[in-house]
Amino acid sequence: MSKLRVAVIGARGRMGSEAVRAVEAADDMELVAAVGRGDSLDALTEAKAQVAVELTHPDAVMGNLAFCVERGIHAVVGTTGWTEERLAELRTRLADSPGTGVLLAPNFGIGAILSMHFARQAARFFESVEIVELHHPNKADAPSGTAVRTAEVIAGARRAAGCPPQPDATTTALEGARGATVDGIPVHAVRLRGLVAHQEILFGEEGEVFTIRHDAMNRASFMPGVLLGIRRIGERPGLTQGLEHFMDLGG
Ligand SMILES: NC(=O)C1=CN([C@@H]2O[C@H](COP(=O)(O)OP(=O)(O)OC[C@H]3O[C@@H](n4cnc5c(N)ncnc54)[C@H](OP(=O)(O)O)[C@@H]3O)[C@@H](O)[C@H]2O)C=CC1
Ligand SMILES: O=C(O)C1=N[C@H](C(=O)O)C[C@H](O)C1
Repeated sequence: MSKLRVAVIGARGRMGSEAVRAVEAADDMELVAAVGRGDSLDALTEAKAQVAVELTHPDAVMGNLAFCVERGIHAVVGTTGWTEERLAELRTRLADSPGTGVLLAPNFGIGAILSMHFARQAARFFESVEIVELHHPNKADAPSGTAVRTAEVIAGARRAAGCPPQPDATTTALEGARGATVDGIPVHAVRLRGLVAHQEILFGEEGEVFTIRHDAMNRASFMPGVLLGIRRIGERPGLTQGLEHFMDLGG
């Protein structure tokens, strides 16, 4: 069987360099291009890349995806910092290139995806919920893409179950003291030297607190998810949000 021809964009970064190693080590893939800031994306077309892995910066990702989608190169995207406006632009671009698939995965970590899955299940049983995400201080965006997605998942489950807004009697607060609000859920972002990527989802009810915590101790932990996305994205044209669509999580 022929190998999948894979390119990595952002290849010299923390995640990109890890992705280069993972693709090189995969028996069913060939790394045909590895580009960084200042390099021409034409390397992807010249090398006939079938799938591009995008791991750059919120300001760069849309331009890189526009290039790939226009040329029918599927993309597996780890870059975060997405807004509704950017998503709408990406959907428009994909509509002009039917057959091309883009996976936006705010987190490639299997445990992180399971955290969100379990949080969806827990959401309706607790009166209160808050999210604390903790990352290295070189991270460009806050809150993390994972925290935003987690808040959306929890808020959706609470709406579907008819849960009322959560209690919060705060009337006086220093700006930022209650974090950012994502879909009604408070999200707090910590940036601390020594950390990689961590998240706690705190559920509270009278007399009990239930915490779901995920810790990524290194970036190699994201690579099984990156490789899964590369293997599967060609089967799924259009926009896919979340690696869970390629995993059988059951109920
Ligand atoms: N989905 C997931 O599981 C994960 C997602 N991420 C996300 O991945 C992204 C990258 O994170 P990380 O690797 O830590 O960041 P880094 O800053 O280490 O890497 C980003 C790389 O992209 C390069 N770059 C910037 N602009 C361009 C461009 N226009 N074209 C090509 N390369 C470019 C940077 O170059 P230069 O250094 O010159 O600026 C840098 O080498 C972030 O958005 C982060 O949130 C991170 C971890 C896991
Ligand atoms: O920048 C990072 O490091 C990470 N970014 C992703 C995010 O914003 O959720 C995934 C993971 O948390 C690591």
